[in-house]
Amino acid sequence: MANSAVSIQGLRVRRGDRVVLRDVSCEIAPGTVTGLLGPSGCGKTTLLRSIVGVQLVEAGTVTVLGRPAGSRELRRKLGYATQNPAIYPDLTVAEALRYFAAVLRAPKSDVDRVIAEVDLTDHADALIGRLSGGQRGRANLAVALLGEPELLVLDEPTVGLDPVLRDELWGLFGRLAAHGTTLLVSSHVMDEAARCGQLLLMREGRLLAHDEPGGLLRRTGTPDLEQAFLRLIREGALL
Ligand SMILES: Nc1ncnc2c1ncn2[C@@H]1O[C@H](COP(=O)(O)OP(=O)(O)OP(=O)(O)O)[C@@H](O)[C@H]1O
Repeated sequence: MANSAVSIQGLRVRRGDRVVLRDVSCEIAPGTVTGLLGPSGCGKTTLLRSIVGVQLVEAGTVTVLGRPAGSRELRRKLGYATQNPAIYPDLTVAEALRYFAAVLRAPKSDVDRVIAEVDLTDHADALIGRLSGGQRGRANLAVALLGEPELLVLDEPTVGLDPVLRDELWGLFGRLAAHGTTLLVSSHVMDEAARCGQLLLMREGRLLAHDEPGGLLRRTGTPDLEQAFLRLIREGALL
């Protein structure tokens, strides 16, 4: 698809002596929130790393915003929040964000905006090393929001958050998509799937389905997405 935000063809990735992605192909439309769901170890992080351009791939192509994944031009167009927050514990939230804003050449005004978006305004002057796990995760997410990237790749951004904060973050993802940002969000919590416009269901390195939540329920004749996923597994579905 010429206007896909992400286009993947025949992707195969080996990590160590294991093939962890096998013949993965998909197109992600711009301005959507796509949930990448599947059990622990199925290859979600590896797929996200391939899109961000930090994963060595054995075969296939990954095109992001019309460029090969990992291209220099994509650096400021793509925001990536890894599962393990990689930000400095001895800086405050505001100091870390000012630092990353300078590195990314994002406007200074972005710092307050992204801190507010992840609901950390009251903790802006707290040291990152003293934040709770959920607060650290949100500080990490704030870094990915700097510079208003066109594509946001978020690896399990809601892990460890209480239901209210999870709900607020999904609200934020929806608002960003409504303004044209493309979001790819991994999760292994099925109850988050219903918040996504599109779902990519993954198992053992393969994609089983790519559909809207409603479409998956209709196709499988199941009342909820967890059961839809199980039905697809039982039927041996493959994209
Ligand atoms: N550095 C590595 N070297 C070798 N194998 C790895 C490496 N990192 C991950 N793997 C393996 O690749 C497979 C996919 O891992 P990946 O992290 O992509 O899964 P995931 O779906 O994101 O899991 P989780 O939901 O637990 O984060 C797993 O079997 C894992 O053990």
